[in-house]
Amino acid sequence: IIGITASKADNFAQWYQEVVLKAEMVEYYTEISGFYIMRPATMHIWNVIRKWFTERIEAMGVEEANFPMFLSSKSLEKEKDHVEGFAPELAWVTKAGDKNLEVPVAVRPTSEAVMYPYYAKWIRSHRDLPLRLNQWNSVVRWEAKQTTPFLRAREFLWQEGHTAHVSEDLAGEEVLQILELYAGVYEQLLAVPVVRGRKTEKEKFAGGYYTTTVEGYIPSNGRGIQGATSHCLGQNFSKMFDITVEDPNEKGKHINVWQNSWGLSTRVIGVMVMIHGDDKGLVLPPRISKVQTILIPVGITKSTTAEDKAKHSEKFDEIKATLKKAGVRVEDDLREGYTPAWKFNDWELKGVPLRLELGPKDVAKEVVSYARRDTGEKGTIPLTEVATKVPEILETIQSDMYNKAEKAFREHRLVINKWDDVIPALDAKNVVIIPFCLDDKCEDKIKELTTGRTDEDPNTPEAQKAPSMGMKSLCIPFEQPEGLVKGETKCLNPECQTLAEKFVMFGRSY
Ligand SMILES: O=C1CCCN[C@@H]1CCCn1cnc2cc(F)c(F)cc2c1=O
Ligand SMILES: [Mg+2]
Repeated sequence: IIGITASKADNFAQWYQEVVLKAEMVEYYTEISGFYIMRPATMHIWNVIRKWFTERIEAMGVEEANFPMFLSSKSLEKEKDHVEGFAPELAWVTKAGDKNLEVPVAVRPTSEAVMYPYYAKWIRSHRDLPLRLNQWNSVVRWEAKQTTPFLRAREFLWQEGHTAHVSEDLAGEEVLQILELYAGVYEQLLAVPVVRGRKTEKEKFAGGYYTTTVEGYIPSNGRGIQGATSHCLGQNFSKMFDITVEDPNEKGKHINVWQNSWGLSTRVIGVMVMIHGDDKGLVLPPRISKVQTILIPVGITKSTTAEDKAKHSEKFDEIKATLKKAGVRVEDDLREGYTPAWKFNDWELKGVPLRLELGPKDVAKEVVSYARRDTGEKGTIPLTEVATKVPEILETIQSDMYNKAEKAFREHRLVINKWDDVIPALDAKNVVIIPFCLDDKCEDKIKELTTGRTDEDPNTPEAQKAPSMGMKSLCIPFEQPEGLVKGETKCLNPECQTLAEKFVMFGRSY
């Protein structure tokens, strides 16, 4: 069996690539770098997320739309001040057939500029509000940085919600509702804990008013990762695109609508793989796993009597039927010519949460043997209890996986009140929560002050020592630790004389 050769602890990047490839989640699109083929195992997870999220936003009154994937430079022009920073990522179509296009068109990296001219057309009166549209599509951003499956790709699947409201309060309420759904995708489906918070001015979406975010943590390297973002755009875009309604309280007066935009992408799958996977491969949370339970016959040899074989296959089929009826996504592996051990490895590589083994001995004892993928725990289940015990074990696996990841994040989220403790904390794979003044320049300085060498191994030749990246602000956690005294506590940056405004979570990050 060609299992995973890289060890997660020793070579995380290599391990990750091997796992997503060998678990048949992605294939590299070798024709053009930075693009990946997403295979059924991935699309099943994405579709579970899509169903879960769609049910909930539909209940909020969000409707689905589908806009063209190309942007005219004219409409891009309208948002030029914040797009210029993104210009290097824009992909352009300049030709059709052998003819040059009069006006080149850009492939959407996000759809504000595609959608908002039509929001301006459709939104006339406050009775047209709230307008709430979401689209599931893919976007293209020609990333300059190193790409990697799910986490940073030049094309990725996401949903992008775009809403318009008559007031800041109504917009603000929805921003947080959506953020809580994003947290739910991570915590309820992917068994991944996230910290909810607001981005600093430096890290927010430049075209927006404020950005709220769910932030993840990768124990293997102690880095933070942005999970999904829900922005209040304020009136910035409605001023750029002239989206106004008559003021319901003042005849003849017009007000620019208040907008939000929110997105969650297939990055969530990469985060799940990185957190839960191990050296045998994927470890999938049962709620999103295509196969929740794999049923494998064992112990059938040439000397097994015909009678035992018959009894065995009767019980085998019974278990499968019982589980299907109980709503468990169960498959059997009857492949000829492969040993049970080979099959165990294969399904472990693919991350199937629960394995059931049935042999003639089990049949005689009227039990089925099980093995949990997350903990390796083994045991037996009386055949009469399969319909209740298996779903129970699957739910236990789901919550144990979440609790394990939550503990790891909680224990590596350190409130730090002494600057000298920061770098050692980062080197010990923590993210830090520090009193911070919230000033952009100070944030730049903090990144600089924390970029340096980490003496992983004194024997590494000087030239090869990886300079550890500096820490970035991840978010201003909604849940603020105690101990910041307004007007007294100072910003932790030793070169900053300003008072601290908030505790802010910083870390090395993706
Ligand atoms: O992040 C979201 C959620 C879904 C809707 N959009 C917002 C803001 C997207 C921010 N963003 C992010 N990346 C971009 C890349 C580009 F090449 C470009 F031209 C523009 C952007 C850009 O505006
Ligand atoms: Mg980007």
